[in-house]
Amino acid sequence: MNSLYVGSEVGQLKQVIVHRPGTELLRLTPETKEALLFDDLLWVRRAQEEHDMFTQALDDAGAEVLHLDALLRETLSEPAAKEYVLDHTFDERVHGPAAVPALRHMAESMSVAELAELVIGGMTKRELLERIDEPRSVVLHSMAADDLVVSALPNHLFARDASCWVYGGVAVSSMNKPARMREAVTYEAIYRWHPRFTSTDFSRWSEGISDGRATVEGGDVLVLGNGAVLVGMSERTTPQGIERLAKRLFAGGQADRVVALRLPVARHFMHLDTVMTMVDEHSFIEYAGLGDVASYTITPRGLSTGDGDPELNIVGHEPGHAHRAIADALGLHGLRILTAEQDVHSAAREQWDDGCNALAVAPGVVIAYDRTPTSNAFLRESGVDVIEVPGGELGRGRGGPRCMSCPTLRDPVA
Ligand SMILES: NC(=[NH2+])NCCC[C@H](N)C(=O)O
Repeated sequence: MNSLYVGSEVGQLKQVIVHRPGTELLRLTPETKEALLFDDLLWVRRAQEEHDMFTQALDDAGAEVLHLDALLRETLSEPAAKEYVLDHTFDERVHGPAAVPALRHMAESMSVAELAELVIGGMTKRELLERIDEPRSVVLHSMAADDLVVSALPNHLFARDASCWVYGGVAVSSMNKPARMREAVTYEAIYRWHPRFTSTDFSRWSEGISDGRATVEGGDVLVLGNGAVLVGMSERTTPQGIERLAKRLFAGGQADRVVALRLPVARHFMHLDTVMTMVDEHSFIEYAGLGDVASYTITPRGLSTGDGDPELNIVGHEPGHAHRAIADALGLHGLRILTAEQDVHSAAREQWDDGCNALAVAPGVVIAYDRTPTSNAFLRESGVDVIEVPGGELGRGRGGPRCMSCPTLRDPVA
């Protein structure tokens, strides 16, 4: 097995990338939060403390925790990586041709730590002018002092979405929302140039340069195990993106069944993992309000995978047959679906607070927010070991423990 391999959704978690919230969260204001995909402003210091407890729980569970900002700093000391990141941070279509050379020049003279901070935390015009004289540019001239010249990436907190490891390879996501597109650049640079990744072999399921078409985000991708993958067709992940991912996985010979679930397109269902996550080899937490959804099973045409450019064999299932389709993909007689008994309003509130977004750290052991007590108590009654972490602040970004983690090494299940 490679040193980077995610063999399942629930096997022992061994290594994971996370991102501790920083300056980028301080860029959220009542005016900008919506475009930045947050429902509220976070109290950043408390969010950091909560995040530290989350990483402690991961460490206690036996996972090596890698920090995205440290990986980015280490990556940026490689000249080609720096060049790549600068090329994708400063763009004539965003900053205008008059400002780009001066902005690049400023960034080139920064230390790797400053540059990583610029890339994730962004920079206002006022901060820029502390470093250089204002270049003649219509774009800059027409900006107010506290406008962001370089936008911030507050959703890096949700490390899951911009890249996801599936068996022996990684898909850097083609992100759906403009506020998140540049997150893929961070991961692309890390996977291409960081010594931890260049020193080992892995496959690529997609390169993450997005124009908003054929998008796939990691929150929609569940590694079921034994060559099966479950993908949500959601607000963020398109059918085109799923077909492309299936082709790459089949061509790489690492998966031979993809089940796609058609989710309602709505903010609270933004990713599959907001309504459905796996807790052990045959059990899933599922939101009561999900209802019967249509599904598809995609397999490579012909018998073997790993043949260059496989064609797709697609079978559609009527609403109500999704569990059957997943069980078949897993080779099981049936699934255990865990849906807490609670009134409709309380179920909706706990789902909004990421009660369905648990992160398995081993079969039957999950990390969940403390703010969803009914869901957690129900999981415990069902025999699941629940490790609670505080989510009072973190939960306001609409992402839970699974969203905040990007596993890079996880055991398969038997
Ligand atoms: N895998 C997830 N459910 N991620 C949640 C991402 C939340 C983030 N604020 C967004 O709207 O994009």
